[in-house]
Amino acid sequence: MNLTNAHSLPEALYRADAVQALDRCAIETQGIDGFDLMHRAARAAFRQLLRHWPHAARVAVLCGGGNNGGDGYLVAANAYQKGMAVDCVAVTDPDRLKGDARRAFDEATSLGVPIEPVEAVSDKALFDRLCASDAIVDALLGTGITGAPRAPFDRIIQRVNRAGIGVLAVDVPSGLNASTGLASGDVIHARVTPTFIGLKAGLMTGDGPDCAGDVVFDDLGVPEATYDAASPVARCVNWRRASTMLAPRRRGAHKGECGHLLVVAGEQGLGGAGILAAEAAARTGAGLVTLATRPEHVSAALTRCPSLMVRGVTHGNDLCPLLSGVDGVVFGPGAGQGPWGQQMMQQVLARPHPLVLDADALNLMASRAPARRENQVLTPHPGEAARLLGITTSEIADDRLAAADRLQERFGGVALLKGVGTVVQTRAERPAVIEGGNPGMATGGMGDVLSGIIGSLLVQGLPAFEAAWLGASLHAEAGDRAARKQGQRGLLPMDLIGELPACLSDSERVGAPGSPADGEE
Ligand SMILES: NC(=O)C1=CN([C@@H]2O[C@H](COP(=O)(O)OP(=O)(O)OC[C@H]3O[C@@H](n4cnc5c(N)ncnc54)[C@H](OP(=O)(O)O)[C@@H]3O)[C@@H](O)[C@H]2O)[C@@H](O)CC1
Ligand SMILES: Nc1ncnc2c1ncn2[C@@H]1O[C@H](COP(=O)(O)OP(=O)(O)O)[C@@H](O)[C@H]1O
Ligand SMILES: [K+]
Repeated sequence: MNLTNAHSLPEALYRADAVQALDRCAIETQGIDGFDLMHRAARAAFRQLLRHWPHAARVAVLCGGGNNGGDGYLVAANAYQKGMAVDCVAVTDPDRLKGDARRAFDEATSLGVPIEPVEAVSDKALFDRLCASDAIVDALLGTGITGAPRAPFDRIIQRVNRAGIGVLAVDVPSGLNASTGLASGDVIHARVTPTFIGLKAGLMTGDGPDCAGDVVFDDLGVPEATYDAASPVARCVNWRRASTMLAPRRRGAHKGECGHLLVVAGEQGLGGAGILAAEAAARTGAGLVTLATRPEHVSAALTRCPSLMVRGVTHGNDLCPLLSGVDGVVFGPGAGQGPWGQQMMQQVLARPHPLVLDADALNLMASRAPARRENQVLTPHPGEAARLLGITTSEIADDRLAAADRLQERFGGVALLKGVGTVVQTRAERPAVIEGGNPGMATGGMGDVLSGIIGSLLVQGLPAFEAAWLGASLHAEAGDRAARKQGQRGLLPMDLIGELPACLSDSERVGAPGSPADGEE
């Protein structure tokens, strides 16, 4: 996703069936003519075409057989009337079009837009035309897709992606499940996706951000009351929204009231994990951070970050005195699944502290079926989530929101499913989907930093759910700032930690909780 556009999106995320209910409400209850709505969608898409390709003289428009295709015919009409050369291809036989989609086809035809049925164009001719275009408009499949694209859609999507020409996807990149963000077959990779009426959850998680490019939202001017017709499935959050929730510190604050976090991490050979989590926690503002790690890692930790208190622990019993007097515990990064990790786990779970459980803590839990616990945040990546639920990673990807819900249901507390569009789930509130982050963060140690950040916010007094989604937003923002400075590929967890103080200073500038979020555009 284009980071410069990231803050203009609304907070409410919908599944496809909910957006369909909003569409129906706009038409049937709010009295907006369906064809007028389609015209509005086409104009909104065409505006983005002009914005992203201001010099476009030739466009290819590919239209499917539903209302997404209908939008496409009207985009083609807009382009044609603007004097562009238009190659419009009907991928579904126009005789099979119904309702507004048929009216859109008829209108485009009557205006003189050249429309060819796909069977009349050889594969090579289609490919050549795509390659000769300045931009391609994908109006093949929208929210009405079921399963993976069937022939000939699959083949056409492959051709579009291979052409290497910028694509504007109308409403949803074709092939993407708008509810879940799963691309179960061929899927369009767009440069921009103007999306209408409700922001689809699938654009923000899983394969969505990769396929959609720059997401631009347009409510098509439907009345506010339209939104009573369906509930959002989740909230889209980012650091700009989250930072307003952090209360500024009292002028007379002292370290004793800013929370004491214990990080239990770093089995033999994995000492860096604990150091990263502990330093991230300190940089996120915990008053005191103690790192309990294998004795051989103590001097490295102190050299790296002398503000930490670092204790070498060999047996579970060594942890007991450290556990009394702290306000929360992060357990798991680099803890291993051997006797050291097992003994530490036993001690940590026996106490009532608020917990962040990550990495090996989750692997140990997967084999032990622990009791549910409410004051904990579990932070699995999809592989760990699959082990915790006894299913496959691809079953997690099928529906990330549903997977986070299952994790929360099974283990209690807060479940945070990592990956693009991190999902944070608790029982009583709408889940959060985190906007931001970048592929430079796909490197060892980034998750350790996240667990330290969340632990730090927990001991500073935030409830578990807030600590989790604020922490994940802060993590993504710090990763994006670091990437803007030095690029993505060479990013290291230390770079992200280095950005935390500047990110946090946003909340100091913004001021007290409840101050207006986002300064929404
Ligand atoms: N008035 C409104 O409501 C507004 C709606 N708007 C627009 O409508 C869009 C939703 O339109 P929609 O509901 O008609 O569904 P759509 O995405 O076109 O797909 C249905 C078509 O796809 C086909 N198809 C399905 N799966 C397939 C597969 N796997 N592989 C291949 N084909 C497959 C399916 O064929 P069938 O299965 O029926 O044979 C049918 O032909 C929405 O995204 C937005 O763009 C805007 O204009 C605003 C106003
Ligand atoms: N492509 C990406 N886009 C956004 N966030 C990412 C991406 N890749 C990784 N991340 C984030 O980086 C972190 C990686 O965590 P994890 O896989 O547990 O790493 P490790 O175990 O090595 O510390 C997660 O918070 C994840 O959401
Ligand atoms: K589309």
